Amino acid sequence: MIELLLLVPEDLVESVSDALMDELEALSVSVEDADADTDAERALFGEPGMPPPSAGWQRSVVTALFADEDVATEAATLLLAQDWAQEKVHVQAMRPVVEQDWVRLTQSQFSPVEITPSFWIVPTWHEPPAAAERFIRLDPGLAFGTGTHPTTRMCLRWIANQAPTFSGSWSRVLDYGCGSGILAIGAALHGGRDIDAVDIDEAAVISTNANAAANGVTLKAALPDGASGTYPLVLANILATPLKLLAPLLCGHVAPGGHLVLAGILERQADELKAAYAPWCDLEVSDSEDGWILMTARLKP
Ligand SMILES: C[S@@+](CC[C@H](N)C(=O)[O-])C[C@H]1O[C@@H](n2cnc3c(N)ncnc32)[C@H](O)[C@@H]1O
Repeated sequence: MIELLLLVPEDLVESVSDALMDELEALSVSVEDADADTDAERALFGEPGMPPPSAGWQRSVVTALFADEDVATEAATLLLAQDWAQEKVHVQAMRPVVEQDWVRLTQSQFSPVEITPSFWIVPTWHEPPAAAERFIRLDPGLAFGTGTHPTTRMCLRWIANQAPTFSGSWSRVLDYGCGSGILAIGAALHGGRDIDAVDIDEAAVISTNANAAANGVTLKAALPDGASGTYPLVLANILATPLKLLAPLLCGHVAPGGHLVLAGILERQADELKAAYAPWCDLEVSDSEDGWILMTARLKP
């Protein structure tokens, strides 16, 4: 493909763009400030509540993409022959577009995520790191929970660190607000059994089932009424406000002596959460990362 770069004054940007797209066979057109990163650069946004100081840049670079050089040359010739464009629109460059593997480029932005030195989240296009004794295969997708958020990482770290002592008792696990199912899968990889993963979002339920299958993990994904009875381990990474509302429900699902693990809480929200859960348990801050905290409690046996 060939890109044609034109230098265009503010009042002609729309006409030039329209002509390129509608009549001159451009495949796409983009507009950038020709004076970007110079003293002449002009901001196009106004103060809050105020209109922008101008609708466009003083001079723009209009870049049009063409299938081949012949079409691009003809487009430039025809455009510059228009009386309204003559002397005002100038060709800045015409050059081939370097072929890029966009899928590979996007994928390269997502690397394996370390939870502990031996527990990792690994996209399908990466080999697991040599030190990974356990890993979750997960690609960025529609549902929240690819391991890139501190709240998810803290929950998984808690699971990995507590598993050597407690996973023998994780005979049932509830992941409430499962998103991609990442916490449920993490619990399964650390010895959790009979796992229910629930979410209000149907897409999360579908995603959890797919991710569990891809990781060779058995679990039951469902809408919230799929949670039933009590569990020695209840995980919920939602947000402070729903977590406060859900306090009676979540605590009702924790078995005597069981663990409650809550995330999605900011440091300044610790006291509100403690108060909301006080009728059932004593929540403590057990981890923090980037202003987010993990709060956990063990219910009385
Ligand atoms: C922050 S994401 C967490 C996803 C995943 N568990 C993780 O740790 O990365 C929160 C999830 O909770 C779900 N959610 C929000 N409110 C909920 C509620 N009241 N009941 C069940 N799920 C809820 C959302 O749809 C979303 O998938």
